[in-house]
Amino acid sequence: MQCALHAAGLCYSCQWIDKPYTQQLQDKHQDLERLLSGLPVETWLKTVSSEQSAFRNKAKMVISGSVERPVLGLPLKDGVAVDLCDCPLYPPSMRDAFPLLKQFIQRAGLTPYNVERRRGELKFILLTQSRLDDGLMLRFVLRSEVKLQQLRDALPWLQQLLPQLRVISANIQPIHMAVLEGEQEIMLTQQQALEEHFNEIPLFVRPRSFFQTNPEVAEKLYATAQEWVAELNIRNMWDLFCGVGGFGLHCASTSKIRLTGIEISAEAIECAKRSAQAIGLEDIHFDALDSTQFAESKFQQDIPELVLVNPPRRGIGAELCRYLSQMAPDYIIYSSCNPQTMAKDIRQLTGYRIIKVQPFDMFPHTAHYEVLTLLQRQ
Ligand SMILES: C[S@@+](CC[C@H](N)C(=O)[O-])C[C@H]1O[C@@H](n2cnc3c(N)ncnc32)[C@H](O)[C@@H]1O
Ligand code: SF4
Repeated sequence: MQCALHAAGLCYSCQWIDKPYTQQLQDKHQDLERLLSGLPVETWLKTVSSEQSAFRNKAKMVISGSVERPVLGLPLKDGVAVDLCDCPLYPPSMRDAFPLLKQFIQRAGLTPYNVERRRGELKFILLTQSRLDDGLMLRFVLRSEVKLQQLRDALPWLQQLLPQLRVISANIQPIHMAVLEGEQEIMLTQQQALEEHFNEIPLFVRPRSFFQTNPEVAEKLYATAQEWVAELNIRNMWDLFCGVGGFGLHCASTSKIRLTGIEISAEAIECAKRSAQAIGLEDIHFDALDSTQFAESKFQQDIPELVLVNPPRRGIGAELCRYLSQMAPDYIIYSSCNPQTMAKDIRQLTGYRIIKVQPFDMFPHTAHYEVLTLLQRQ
């Protein structure tokens, strides 16, 4: 893929952009073979490829420059601001929105936050797009509420020019640098969740809930898990780290399964419950809890036949591995965006063998990828 910003030496986020795409896929496969070396794998499935451009549904833009000439892009480096509005990873419909967002910043007088001087208000803009109807969720990360009224007053202008804006919010992040988002989210529209459909399953995304960033590949990932689970002929499963419920809802919509979904974010759990209701699923329980604590509380009672886990990059960790090994469900499905921690966890899941494994190229032009692995109790 060609990227003018990379060619000009302005953005190096895609480390593998100069590598032919087929080579990228081969390298990811080899990396996974290396990570799982010594563990017998019954079946290796071919890597699911991605579109090479316009595949991302989410933009995280750092705001720099001035209120008259805002820049949406990378953090300032040596005083230089790099604008990513023409990044080819975003679909044209998202790229069309960026110039209007710049005009909005000018109209609303949202001074970009200057990290060095610790002055200004607007830190980030986060834009998420649904493929359902090109609907958009827009979040402004502000240092404080000082400019909130100005932002509210200027919003009707933006909503008129971008009628596909469904959800708008302001996140207040008073801490200098540190994490991207703060604790306080102020909704600026009545609609609080963006609706997306994967394989005809309705999913809802709220400002602070995790959502997959490559919808085409994520749709294939969920469909594959759905197929694998249907073949297992099981009656009950847990979906741990379930987010807005993508995996569990897919599995329960085609197989008659009693599903328990566990996720730390209460907002994401609200979304998952809404989807279950929209599909008309009944034997489904979603709860906002820590996955390890949940597994611990259920220890030796109500053991499901399948536990599906899809943790953050840190993996499920030694403690949950220990509980799962002791609980010994018939099957474990591990979906991971960090194969290194997945391989480490699998080595700690004693008494299981790998039935099949499949990489999904969720993050083209980088060394990252997603993996789906089915384990069976020996
Ligand atoms: C990689 S995301 C996967 C989400 C979901 N399975 C999906 O397909 O979109 C990991 C999820 O784990 C959640 N999480 C993080 N720590 C957790 C914990 N200790 N217990 C339960 N969920 C947690 C995050 O909020 C996030 O939604
Ligand atoms: S993130 Fe976008 S702008 Fe940066 S290298 Fe990748 S494709 Fe180019």
